[in-house]
Amino acid sequence: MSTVIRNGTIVTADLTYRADVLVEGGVIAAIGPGLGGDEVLDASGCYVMPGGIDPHTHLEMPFMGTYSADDFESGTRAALAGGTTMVVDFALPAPGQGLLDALAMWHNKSGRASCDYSYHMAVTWWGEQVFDEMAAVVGQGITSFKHFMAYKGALMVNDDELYASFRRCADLGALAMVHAENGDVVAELSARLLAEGNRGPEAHAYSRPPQVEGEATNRAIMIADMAGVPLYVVHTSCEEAHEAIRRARMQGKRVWGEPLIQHLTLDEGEYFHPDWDHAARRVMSPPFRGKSHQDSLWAGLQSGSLSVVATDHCAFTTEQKRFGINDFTKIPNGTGGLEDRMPMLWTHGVGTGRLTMNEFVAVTSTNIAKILNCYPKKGAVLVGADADLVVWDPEKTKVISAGSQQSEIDYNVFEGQVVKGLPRYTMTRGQVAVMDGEIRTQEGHGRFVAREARPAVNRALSAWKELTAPRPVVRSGLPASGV
Ligand SMILES: NC(=O)NCCC(=O)O
Ligand SMILES: [Zn+2]
Ligand SMILES: [Zn+2]
Repeated sequence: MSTVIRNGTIVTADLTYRADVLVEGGVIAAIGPGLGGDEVLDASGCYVMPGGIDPHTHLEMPFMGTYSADDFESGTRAALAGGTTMVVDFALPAPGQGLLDALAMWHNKSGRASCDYSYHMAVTWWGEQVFDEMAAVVGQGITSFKHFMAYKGALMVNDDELYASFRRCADLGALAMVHAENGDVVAELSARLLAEGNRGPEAHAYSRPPQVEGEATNRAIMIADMAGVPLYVVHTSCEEAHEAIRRARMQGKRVWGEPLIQHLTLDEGEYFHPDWDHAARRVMSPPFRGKSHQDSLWAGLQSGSLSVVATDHCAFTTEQKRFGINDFTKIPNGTGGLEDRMPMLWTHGVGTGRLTMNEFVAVTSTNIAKILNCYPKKGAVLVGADADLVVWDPEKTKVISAGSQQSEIDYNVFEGQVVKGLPRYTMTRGQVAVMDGEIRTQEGHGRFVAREARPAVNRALSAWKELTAPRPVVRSGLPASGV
């Protein structure tokens, strides 16, 4: 059975043109004028774009004594409803647990996914087993390793572990990733705030000022540079971190920054809300920031110093948030956004003139497909690419509301926001999962996307490291060791 998307305008990261798209066997079979197929989807007045890729989700994640509330079923349903056709989740070994063991657990959970998915592997502790199993993980198509520089006493790794793991990533041709906050300072500030009687959700923001993120981002960049590995900085939320990334990129370092849709559109004022639940529901790390930081993030997307917009979807119910009613450090960290990322970014980005449509496609899909080495299978409207497509209606509007969302949680941090620009159809490998507002997702349709190690950036960095490696000076009359 074939499907043709007719009368639309194709928008990719670099082109805008009118053409029909023929889909057969889950892939794009033809692009051109006047195409026919068994089923016709009318895209009049719409843009046909690569489906979104959210490279940062935590579905059914064990964290802070509980599990995030959206699993691979509800999470990918929410993704598809909002035009996202691939998610990349984090396989998270408990400290001391093997990577392969954690991977098996994640494969078990993701069997329920309605759209395609991949994983990053988290390095939450260091030892011979982790070193060895990193190679096996890469062999199974997971070529990105995430390190938490925060969450002291739980997921955090220290600088010696960071450097060792980054070196291993470099040797394996993998991507190093960091959650960049100085976990030691956050722990000190948190203890002091509690001692001084600052126990509410606003203290979460006080405990994680922009400096802790700026410092850690710069440190990770320098360690990655010494290790010779490309670096991806997740949830870049402030100018201090952006500045470190911007400077590194201008110096030729291979570093990418990922702002979240939450940080782009919501600010720290949320934590001062008189309703405890309202404020706690927005507790995440890093916290929401002030307007000047938001301006910096938008400027980064416009200028190319920031590359990808994600969600860090890690949704907890109000009941779960109340674990921290008397102690902000016990509020599970995380917010939702999978369903809202694309409409919110379109509304606040393309709708305001901050982003072009092509830049929108770049930062929601194509850039990350390239960074994660799954382009053009994903992130492209090209013959042979997976038919992961969104037919985007720029005139369609809605008011975001928890009452009508796909996520399992009982609130939405964007509640009441009016968005203009929504999917008319979302297609996942040829299956129409959203049909003009009707959700037709198929649990289990999603497939794991394996990725190859050693993309071009890693090869280039390795070549440079080899060329500039320290070599002993050979002195006449002395052995080569120089002694
Ligand atoms: N971001 C957050 O607060 N929760 C999810 C885990 C993480 O990414 O740090
Ligand atoms: Zn994080
Ligand atoms: Zn995260």
